[in-house]
Amino acid sequence: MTVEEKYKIAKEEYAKYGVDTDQAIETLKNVPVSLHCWQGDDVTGFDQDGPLTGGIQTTGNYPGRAKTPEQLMQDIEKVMSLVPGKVKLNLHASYAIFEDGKTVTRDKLEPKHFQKWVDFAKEHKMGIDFNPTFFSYPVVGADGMNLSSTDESVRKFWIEHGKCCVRISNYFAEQTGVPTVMNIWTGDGLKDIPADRMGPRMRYKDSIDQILSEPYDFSKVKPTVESKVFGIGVESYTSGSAEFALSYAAFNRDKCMPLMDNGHYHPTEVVSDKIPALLCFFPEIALHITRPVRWDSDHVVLFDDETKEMAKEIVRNHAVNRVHMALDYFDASINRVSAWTVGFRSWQKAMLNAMLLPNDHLKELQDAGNFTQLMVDQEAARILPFGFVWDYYNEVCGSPAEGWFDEIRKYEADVQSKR
Ligand SMILES: C[C@H](O)[C@H](O)[C@@H](O)C(=O)CO
Ligand SMILES: [Mn+2]
Repeated sequence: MTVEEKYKIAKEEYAKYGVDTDQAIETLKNVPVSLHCWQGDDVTGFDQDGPLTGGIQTTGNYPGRAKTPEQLMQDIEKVMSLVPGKVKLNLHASYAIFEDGKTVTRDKLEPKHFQKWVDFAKEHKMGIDFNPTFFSYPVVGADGMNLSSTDESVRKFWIEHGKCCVRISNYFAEQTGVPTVMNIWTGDGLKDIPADRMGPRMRYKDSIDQILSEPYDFSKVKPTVESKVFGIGVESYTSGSAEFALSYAAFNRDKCMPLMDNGHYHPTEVVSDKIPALLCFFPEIALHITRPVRWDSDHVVLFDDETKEMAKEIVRNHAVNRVHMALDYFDASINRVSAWTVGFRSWQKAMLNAMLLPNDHLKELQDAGNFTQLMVDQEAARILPFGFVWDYYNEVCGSPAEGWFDEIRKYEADVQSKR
């Protein structure tokens, strides 16, 4: 049977539940998902040679890491050729490209240092999201912090960095014609029991206030504040805790929004439950989509239960245009292009799966208190012929339904292994 013939069967099956598969495909192929540049080079960036700091760590030593902007762009292009859906590029400030060795410090970054990325994005007709890089850099206070530091010269440096990033985000939005989400995350925190929990948070709050005092149009530049419960080396305390980040966003709704990274919470907390809670209050929210495993917040996204559940909350609450979706994981123990591809495809699967569920029918059962049938129908929906629609969706998007891993093997042999 051809992909089309299988799709026809699936379409009829889904129609019995009132689900329009054509409509789902048409919607999903236009939903932008941010592809994070940092999976390709283990979050190294191009503006410093030091170790990865800020409480995050990449483990593994798989050969073929991208070492130059050209290699990173080549790898991103490879991923884009293997995934369905609409890609948006997600850059960290540490990926600035300095021409002719003319380097500048992070507090002096300008749009011109990202011109090659803008050209790359325009060539591929995609928008750009951006992140100031408040980690992996030698400007740190004696307290180990940056935006929360007691050292005013350190804090000033990083506030200036944040302001540069607002200007650069503005340039991205202007150049691409697509709004830029600019995410603020710092790894500031403490390894052991704090003597002062509020001081660093007050300084962090003031730092964000100062960064966001840089002029921008909130419909074009969308700052977000990302929380984190702990990091490696900052196990006891983080300045940007969940309550801090959420409160900041809630009290500054006219100029920023919250960003939830589903790897940044206690292991029994689920972001799928937090999405609808925040949608009750915020016009727009942002996500970092990842897969937490014990202490690590950054395993490759899979088509697993919580990933499906998060997508369901976005789709069944009609919030596809209110939730900015970005991937955030990094694995150096396997082929990096494959890691990128698997994660992107997994989120596409989760979104397609959510769009193919009889959401209105299931909601009606819940509202009517018909929990017995709700369980029965939810279980029936799990085994609808999703794979046939997924294959057809890939065909519609011009991406391979199968055989894409052979492409990666070839790319590894021809390109990555020669680096
Ligand atoms: C590169 C980081 O993962 C990213 O900026 C941040 O979002 C994070 O999740 C840190 O754990
Ligand atoms: Mn994140």
